Amino acid sequence: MESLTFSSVSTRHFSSSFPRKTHSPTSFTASSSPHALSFRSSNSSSARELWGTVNSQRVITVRRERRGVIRAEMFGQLTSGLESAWNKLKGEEVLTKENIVEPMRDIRRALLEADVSLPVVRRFVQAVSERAVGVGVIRGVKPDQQLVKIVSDELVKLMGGEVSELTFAKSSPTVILLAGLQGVGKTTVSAKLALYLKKQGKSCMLIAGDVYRPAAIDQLVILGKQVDVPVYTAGTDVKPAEIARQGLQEAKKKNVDVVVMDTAGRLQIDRTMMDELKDVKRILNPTEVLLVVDAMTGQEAAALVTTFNLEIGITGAILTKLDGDSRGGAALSVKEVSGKPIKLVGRGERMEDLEPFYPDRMAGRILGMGDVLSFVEKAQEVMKQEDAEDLQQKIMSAKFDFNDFLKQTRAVAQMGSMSRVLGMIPGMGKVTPAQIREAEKSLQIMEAMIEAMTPEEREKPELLAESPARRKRIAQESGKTEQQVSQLVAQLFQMRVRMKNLMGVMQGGSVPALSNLEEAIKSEQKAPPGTARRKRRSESRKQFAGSSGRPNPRGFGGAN
Ligand SMILES: Nc1nc2c(ncn2[C@@H]2O[C@H](COP(=O)(O)OP(=O)(O)OP(=O)(O)O)[C@@H](O)[C@H]2O)c(=O)[nH]1
Repeated sequence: MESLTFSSVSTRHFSSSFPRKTHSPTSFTASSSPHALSFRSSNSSSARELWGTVNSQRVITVRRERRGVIRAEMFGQLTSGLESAWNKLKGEEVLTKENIVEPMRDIRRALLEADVSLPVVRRFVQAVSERAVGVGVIRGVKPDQQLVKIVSDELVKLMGGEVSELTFAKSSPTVILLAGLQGVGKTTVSAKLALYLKKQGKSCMLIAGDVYRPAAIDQLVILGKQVDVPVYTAGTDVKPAEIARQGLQEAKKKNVDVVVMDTAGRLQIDRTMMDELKDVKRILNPTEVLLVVDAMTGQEAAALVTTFNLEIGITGAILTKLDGDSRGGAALSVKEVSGKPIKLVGRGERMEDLEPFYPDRMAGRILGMGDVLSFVEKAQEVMKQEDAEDLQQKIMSAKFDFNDFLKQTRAVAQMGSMSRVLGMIPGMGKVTPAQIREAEKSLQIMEAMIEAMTPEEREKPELLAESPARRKRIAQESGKTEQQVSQLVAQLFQMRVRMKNLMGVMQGGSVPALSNLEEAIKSEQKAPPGTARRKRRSESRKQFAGSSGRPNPRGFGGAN
């Protein structure tokens, strides 16, 4: 038996007892990563304060903490290795060539420890570094969050980007040929796959082609019964290619949609095995040839996919035992090394434990930061840099008007329900659903009033400040009270002052960085009681006085 020379393929992970009557289940090792995410909660006054800021500037952030509820589900070691990279960026304002050196070193180390192949790691680190340095500042997003997003995008790319669906033949039956080394889970996968396809409404038939391990045929028959799918068997004395021919004939007779053929595994890749597989492939002319690989073999799985592809030509891989103690190397290397996608993954011993391989979900699981990712995406979507710059100009020149107010309000609506947005903001932990409903209601009220304004009034809130008649008309048209209209106008002026104060605290830079804003908010909160608020109030009055020519100590609720 001539062995193929492929040095990195070994079988040290497989049991060598043959035939194997029973299969020892892979021990499930739950991720013990201590790293988890939670949102910091703070007192409700700071929550309200922050909501005020969000209301006016849509400045949102998410803060990760090491204790909490959302736990990285798998690849715990990789997850925590990457986490140390983000931690190195705490306190930084922007990503620079200099400050990403250390985090990139951590990322490189984490990937190598996860058994990702070196060339893949090198390419990955280079791609992330280039993007990190070139990335602009997105308002409200911190450098560590930005790096998480970049790493996530690159991980998704590395794993093939899109989910790679199974291909079906134009005319039935679609034939799926399974191959792989011994003990990787082929027989189990055959039955799992039949169940998976059955759930998609396809009729299936299994062909038992593992003639070297008699127990494999029995095993497939039992599993076939379990998932209620017929199994074609021809014993162990018939050559696999002949079994394939007979089985296919039977499937055509039965008019089944999909035929799945299980084949024998070997302890190592050998010429006989490959030749036998080639024969089977020639007879079946399969739509899919899927190599079943064990996730625990790390980058060796990727090498194996490459070898099988070169030897017999495969269409993709099925990665099994992802529920086990795998470090992630296989999931991350297969596509990049072999060019062939992982189509399905096995995540347990039950028949239901087979699912499509979603690169984005996998990246999310590795990073364990679904919330940060969705936050950054939303922030990117909503807070376009140009808008932010435009807004800043307006704030600095105190020209923030009702159009901006409306635009900002609608931007929040675009981000999804307010409860979701609030959920992403640290300090919002204590906001009750009732408060959220209240906030949503008041936004609707504001919108109604702004919609009743003329374009001129929206651009020049001073017109409303000066004219009770205009406020009365808006109240009537929007179905609100005059007091509500007055409050809205007052709020806009207060907002101008408040925003200007906050912007003043920030040092340079065309787009405000969130950390500065947060500091500014905090320092406002820390100021001795009364000072900041008094100052704000007096500035607000000054502004208002400037616009109307006379201060109104009674505010807008008063009869004027
Ligand atoms: N935890 C876990 N165990 C799995 C998974 N897939 C298969 N197994 C187990 O792995 C062992 C080997 O599975 P088999 O299906 O017999 O492997 P095989 O590739 O057909 O083995 P050979 O016929 O010897 O080549 C069994 O105990 C399965 O229950 C999985 O996704 N997760």
